[in-house]
Amino acid sequence: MKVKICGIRDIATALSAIESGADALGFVFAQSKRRIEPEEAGKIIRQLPEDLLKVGVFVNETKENIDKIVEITRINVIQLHGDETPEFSSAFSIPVIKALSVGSAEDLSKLDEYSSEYFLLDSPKGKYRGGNGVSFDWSILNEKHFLDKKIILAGGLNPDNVAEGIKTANPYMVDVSSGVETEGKKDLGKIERFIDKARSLEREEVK
Ligand SMILES: O=C(O)c1ccccc1N[C@@H]1O[C@H](COP(=O)(O)O)[C@@H](O)[C@H]1O
Repeated sequence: MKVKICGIRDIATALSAIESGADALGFVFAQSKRRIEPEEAGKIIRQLPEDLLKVGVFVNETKENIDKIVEITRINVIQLHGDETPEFSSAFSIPVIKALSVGSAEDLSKLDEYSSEYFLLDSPKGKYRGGNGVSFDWSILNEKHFLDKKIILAGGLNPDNVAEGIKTANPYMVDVSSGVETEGKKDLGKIERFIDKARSLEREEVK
């Protein structure tokens, strides 16, 4: 199971998450308490492994600004977490994660409108467009078959529910922000436990 840890704001957390086994790290350039300035993100990203997915999170940002931030930071994946159209989402030269809000099964029909490399399924917006720590009804996904799509499960995941989420939704990757924080800061112990739990089903299968 692949794991993305979102809302990285310092090099110590980034390196510790990688040490714990993270496949992708997210840097939020949208309105959020986790927002990081592109120059700061760039300094961190330059110290990270080439093959790691370094994801920039944007909400209804212009293409010009996204392109500029890709250049400054060297992120290698763009996450579009707003109301971006299929046309806008396919206008980039690096892979895109299109985030979709899932309130009901009907919302999943949007998946067919986009040709993005990855789809992130999150709960409907709260105070911010994402990162609110709220989950949606994963059983909606259980009935669907996404054989040709790389689905990233997100929204309210934490070390205690991630294994259940994976069992129910069978995603390609899981993504977390609030669920690995304590008092608003990334908690290295929770990150380690989250990744361990996300991979626990694979260990069970090998037994
Ligand atoms: O993390 C944020 O602050 C954020 C802000 C704006 C858009 C997206 C954001 N994060 C993404 O939201 C999901 C769900 O977060 P949570 O685990 O429920 O807190 C997260 O995985 C990020 O990709």
